[in-house]
Amino acid sequence: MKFIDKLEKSFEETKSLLQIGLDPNPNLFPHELRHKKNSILDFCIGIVDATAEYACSFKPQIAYFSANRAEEQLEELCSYIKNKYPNLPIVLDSKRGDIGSTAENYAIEAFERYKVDALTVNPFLGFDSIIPYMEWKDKGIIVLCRTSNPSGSDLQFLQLNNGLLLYEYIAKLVSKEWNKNNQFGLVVGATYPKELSIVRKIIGERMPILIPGIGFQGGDIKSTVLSSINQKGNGIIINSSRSILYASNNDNWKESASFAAKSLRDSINNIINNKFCKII
Ligand SMILES: O=c1ccn([C@@H]2O[C@H](COP(=O)(O)O)[C@@H](O)[C@H]2O)c(=O)[nH]1
Repeated sequence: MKFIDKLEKSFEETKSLLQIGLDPNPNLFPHELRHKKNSILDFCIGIVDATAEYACSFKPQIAYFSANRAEEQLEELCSYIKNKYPNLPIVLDSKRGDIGSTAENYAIEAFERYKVDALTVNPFLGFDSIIPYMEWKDKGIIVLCRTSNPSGSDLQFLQLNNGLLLYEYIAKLVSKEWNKNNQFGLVVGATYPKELSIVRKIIGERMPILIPGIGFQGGDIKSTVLSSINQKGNGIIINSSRSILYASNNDNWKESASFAAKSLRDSINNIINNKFCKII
């Protein structure tokens, strides 16, 4: 099944637009897991099981695993999610971007080693750096467009000769030229609701937008949802990582993560229900 179909099925079945970000930082782990072998895997599995019922997707961020020499734990985690929650797409946040021959290996890493449904990529090297991911026709490719960090504006707000800002041009290029096989999505930060609505207008109804920046980065949930949602009341994947993962580091860490995920999922759905006067 293609990534876009799996994602839309997940929106329908889970009634959730919330993606749980898996950014395991051992320094913030609950005491029971500190200094234990495979604690990254145990922590992530604890979070996955505690939050899966409120999620439409999971997003492991690869740097947290490789920095801790825990790539094998990431492999096991992806396989665990795939087996236990086969309908929830996994997006590997790897932000890859390199020449084609290297990109081929990044694609093998994501789609053969970790067997994820989609990955994030950086468009800076242009189309030939993206082609190797497109060979995997069922997989999703989510392109950085307007990132959530303040310095994203340094480059993404540069005005081009055609009058567009760089992030607008990326949205246009990806949606109108690269997306022939419906494989693409875009990353736009919750910290920029005005840009979210501009991007939604450029890309049309179906292309998904992955939205980080809710929680620790201070993005506002209401303006995020209202500026980016499509006419069906979905089309967005709202990511939150630290606010859910580290809701508590006491004995109740799983219950706290579960509560934080449920609260965020409910807040998102309430905004959608008020807009459309229905349950999504
Ligand atoms: O523009 C971007 C692109 C990716 N991210 C990633 O999302 C999560 C956000 O974590 P929080 O703890 O919810 O702030 C993290 O993995 C980032 O690498 C982003 O924040 N902004």
